[in-house]
Amino acid sequence: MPLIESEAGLIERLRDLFHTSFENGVEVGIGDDGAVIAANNNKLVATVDMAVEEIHFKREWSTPFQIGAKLTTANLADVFAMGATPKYLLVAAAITEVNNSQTVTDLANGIRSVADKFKVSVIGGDLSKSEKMSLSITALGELSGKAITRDGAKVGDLVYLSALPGLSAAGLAILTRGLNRPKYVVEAHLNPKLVAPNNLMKVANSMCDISDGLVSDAGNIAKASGVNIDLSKELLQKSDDYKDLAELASELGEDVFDWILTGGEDHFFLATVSADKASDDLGLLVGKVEAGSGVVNLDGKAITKAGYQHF
Ligand SMILES: Nc1ncnc2c1ncn2[C@@H]1O[C@H](COP(=O)(O)OP(=O)(O)O)[C@@H](O)[C@H]1O
Ligand SMILES: Cc1ncc(C[n+]2csc(CCOP(=O)(O)OP(=O)(O)O)c2C)c(N)n1
Ligand SMILES: [Mg+2]
Repeated sequence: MPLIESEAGLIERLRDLFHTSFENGVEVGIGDDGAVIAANNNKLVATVDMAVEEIHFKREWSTPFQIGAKLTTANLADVFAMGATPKYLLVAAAITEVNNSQTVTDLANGIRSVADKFKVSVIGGDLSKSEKMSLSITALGELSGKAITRDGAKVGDLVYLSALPGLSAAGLAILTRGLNRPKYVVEAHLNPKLVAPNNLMKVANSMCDISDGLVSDAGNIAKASGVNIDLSKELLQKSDDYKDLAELASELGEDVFDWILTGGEDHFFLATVSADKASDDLGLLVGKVEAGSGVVNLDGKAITKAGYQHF
């Protein structure tokens, strides 16, 4: 593989790397001015996410493979959070010229490592040279039923999480200290695993993925639905992951509830579900929906901590 390749060469490479055997209704894929996909009667969900060097990742911590995989995870999580099935991706990448063919190859393989699991096809994108790396992925997904929006939470609903958040924030705290263990939290930060919320999607009245932190994302549902969400410390502590995370936080002199409540990027799912649909198969029961005006409480008291904010 050449160290530096022309734009046309890179696109040819991407065409090969993203060539997939999935049927998926792609009539024109990579290589023309636009992609053509066969429409059917389903509604489409569209979402875009970007990852910018130094803001979302550091090159010394993450390989291009991991950067591609993580953004794909974030992006597909948004499609699942709407109750849809992801189908197509458009990938825009800005990279430096250094080793550009290797970088593009690794990014593409990282994207495919997640996309392939969900039978999602990359149908196009864009390339640019840049001083710092940035990546933007647009996902299109199909809705077979009704979209699960943030405004559907009802007073009396139970609040479920697909898993305990905070692992990614713990990993970031470890990396920031120049450490690389425990491995499971570093992995959670650099290479989060996406699990489709199949059971929650069937019953949720409202749902979102946790990208900016539990309080912030629960707050989005609470505000959109015109309710309060009351989280329970005791229920959050019941999760299998809690004990190890709490030990790690105390070793580092951090508050484990800072990680759980405000750490972002786990891409787990938060959903509210009618009480008559309660089931252990839905994940962790962590709270309930109460009458109110958009506040997130912990054991009845307002949480003052905020989640991740770009500005
Ligand atoms: N630059 C933008 N232009 C238009 N819409 C935007 C822009 N940035 C964010 N949005 C919209 O604002 C809403 C919330 O965005 P965001 O907080 O990034 O959601 P998420 O955490 O799901 O990625 C979404 O509907 C998103 O499409
Ligand atoms: C170098 C570095 N510093 C800080 C973070 C933490 N961080 C960056 S963005 C973010 C929140 C999620 O990103 P955003 O672009 O807001 O995702 P979205 O809500 O749009 O899905 C977090 C927790 C990181 N991942 N890497
Ligand atoms: Mg966003």
